[in-house]
Amino acid sequence: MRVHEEVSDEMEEEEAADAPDQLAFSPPPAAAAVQRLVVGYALTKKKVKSFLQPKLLALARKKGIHFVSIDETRPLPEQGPFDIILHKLTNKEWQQVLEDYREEHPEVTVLDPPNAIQHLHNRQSMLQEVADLSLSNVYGEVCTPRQLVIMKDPLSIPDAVANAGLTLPLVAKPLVVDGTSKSHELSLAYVETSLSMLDPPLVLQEFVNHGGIVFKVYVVGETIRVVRRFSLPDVNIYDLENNDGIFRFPRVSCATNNAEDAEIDPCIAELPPRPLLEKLGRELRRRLV
Ligand SMILES: Nc1ncnc2c1ncn2[C@@H]1O[C@H](COP(=O)(O)OP(=O)(O)OP(=O)(O)O)[C@@H](O)[C@H]1O
Ligand SMILES: O=P(O)(O)O[C@H]1[C@H](O)[C@@H](O)[C@H](OP(=O)(O)O)[C@@H](OP(=O)(O)O)[C@H]1O
Repeated sequence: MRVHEEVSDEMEEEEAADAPDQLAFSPPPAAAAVQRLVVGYALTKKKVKSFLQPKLLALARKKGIHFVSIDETRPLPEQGPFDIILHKLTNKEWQQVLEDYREEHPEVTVLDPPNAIQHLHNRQSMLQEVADLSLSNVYGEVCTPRQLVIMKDPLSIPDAVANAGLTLPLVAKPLVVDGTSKSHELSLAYVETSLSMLDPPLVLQEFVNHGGIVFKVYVVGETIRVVRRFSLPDVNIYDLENNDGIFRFPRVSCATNNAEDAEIDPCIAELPPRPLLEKLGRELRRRLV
């Protein structure tokens, strides 16, 4: 297993060609010249734009990988044959189509099987999944923030927070994760009176100071890649005494917030320990395949 310590968001094509193990679908070198791999994709327009960029398509073509758009309105078996199906659509009809297709075509790799990733479409079950990994105290302290789910009434939030004993400030995130911009929007609430301005269904999490830096860990098959991004800055006494209302943050740690080359305090900038990343990769694979 290789852990990439760095960290550009767009791999240079030449660099990528020199590192074939970074492409999860690369056929072995000996077969690359003859083997043709067909990847059917069912993605939103937004995702096609962000993911299927000319650079990736050109690199894939060189390696004999062909991306074919799947038309959701037509029967899937008519559109193959595929070697791999790549999808990120969350509607129930599509998920059923895909599960039926998997049963009929076990030889086709579906990334990701809808049943295996169901719990990732909801931030409550997503966090539970991480808590269940039981990584705490294995490689230093690994914790998940305390959180509370609010389904409906915003006016009930202050009492619910008090009853659960959550400490402000709180981060509010939409409960449902469906790929829309709204589902990535984060809010920060410093005072109890602002809580009823939030918009359920949502999860409320205690804000955890983390030095304004986050590590994103991408796992594809045997490959683990870590990137360092800027994040929400630590909350200090001044913020606590002076901030009220709701602060909204779209796409906090997105690709444009790359922190690779930033000068950062070494104890914050340090990568998570390699054994932890490997355990994380192994566990995620085991649970999501
Ligand atoms: N409880 C928390 N305390 C402090 N900061 C947090 C907390 N939860 C999230 N953040 C910050 O907000 C950012 C986005 O949060 P989160 O990863 O939950 O949203 P997301 O929309 O799922 O992100 P992505 O765009 O990676 O899918 C994180 O990178 C982290 O920096
Ligand atoms: O670019 P990184 O930092 O890897 O963050 C990604 C998120 O992890 C994905 O969840 C986003 O995809 P969805 O919006 O389909 O959830 C994805 O959205 P995008 O495909 O619109 O860029 C990114 O926000």
